[in-house]
Amino acid sequence: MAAIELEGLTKDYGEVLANDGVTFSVERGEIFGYLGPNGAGKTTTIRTLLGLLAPTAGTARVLGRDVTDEDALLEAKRQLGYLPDAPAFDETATGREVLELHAAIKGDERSEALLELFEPPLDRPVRDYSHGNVRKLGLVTTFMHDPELVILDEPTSGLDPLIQHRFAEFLREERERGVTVFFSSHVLSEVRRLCDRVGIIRNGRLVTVEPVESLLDRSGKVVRLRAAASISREALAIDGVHDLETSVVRTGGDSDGEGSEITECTFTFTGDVNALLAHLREYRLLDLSIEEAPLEGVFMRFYGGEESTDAESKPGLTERPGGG
Ligand SMILES: Nc1ncnc2c1ncn2[C@@H]1O[C@H](COP(=O)(O)OP(=O)(O)OP(=O)(O)O)[C@@H](O)[C@H]1O
Repeated sequence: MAAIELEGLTKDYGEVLANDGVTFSVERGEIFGYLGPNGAGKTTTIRTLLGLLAPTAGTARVLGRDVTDEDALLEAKRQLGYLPDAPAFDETATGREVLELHAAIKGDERSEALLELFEPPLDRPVRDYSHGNVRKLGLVTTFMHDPELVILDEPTSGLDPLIQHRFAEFLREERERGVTVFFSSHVLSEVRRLCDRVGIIRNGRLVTVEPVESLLDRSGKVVRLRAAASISREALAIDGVHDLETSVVRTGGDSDGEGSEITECTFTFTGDVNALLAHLREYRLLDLSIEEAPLEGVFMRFYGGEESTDAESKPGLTERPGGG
């Protein structure tokens, strides 16, 4: 049994179809990133999983329980930790009082270790907390009862780099213990660092679910080269070359135009690197670097271009034709 199962999940707000036939599963013990820009529909899915919104159509199951069955969902929630995008703690209570309340409701096996890790202030009223401190307190309340599954809405927003780092380490350790983590994000570096798989949502529709590794494979390499020759764009427009930028600079020489020419180019390459190297052998290279492309490139292939809402016309990570 998967930890989360969505089948055709649809939420129609009238003016906006916030989730449109969303189908995927999150397996037990994995860290699953739910990625999309503002307004894509992430929070809508999450609030449905928590039983806070009723789906217009489709089904959602959390730890095997149908989220529209209140009793069953209550049962599941004993094993669930949830960090909302804006935790609504009692503003007049201190952090310590908030934790005592949560402990009384759902248990408190782990708060001591969590307090050491995330260090939220405890003796001030929550209304005096910064955004980051509210989230630190939220992380403690999310994990304090040792849940099997955690659902986190943009968990690292507002956290300073030290706490983000601790959080990342902590999530990996949780996964080792068999905990399932589902979190939404629009921070690609975080998804890349933490997730086993990622689901990408656009305009309410899921456009892909795949391992982070395969997303990275598709994102290809960034190639930068300098060659002691004038190379035309056409000569470099081989299979797998995208976003080609070239410039030819003339060095030395006199006013008659004598001197040498150097071509500098940058492109993303999604083909066979050996074939590329064989192709480049005919030029005298002064410099060559091949680095892993940032995940942003893949993301832009989903979100760049026209504002289509038709998922069929954007079936997934289609490669652009060679030649940039
Ligand atoms: N209660 C509501 N009534 C009407 N429309 C809503 C409601 N809640 C959300 N929406 C709309 O549904 C769409 C999806 O919103 P949602 O909050 O799920 O997106 P999100 O991916 O979580 O965005 P963000 O990253 O900004 O939090 C948006 O167009 C939003 O304006």
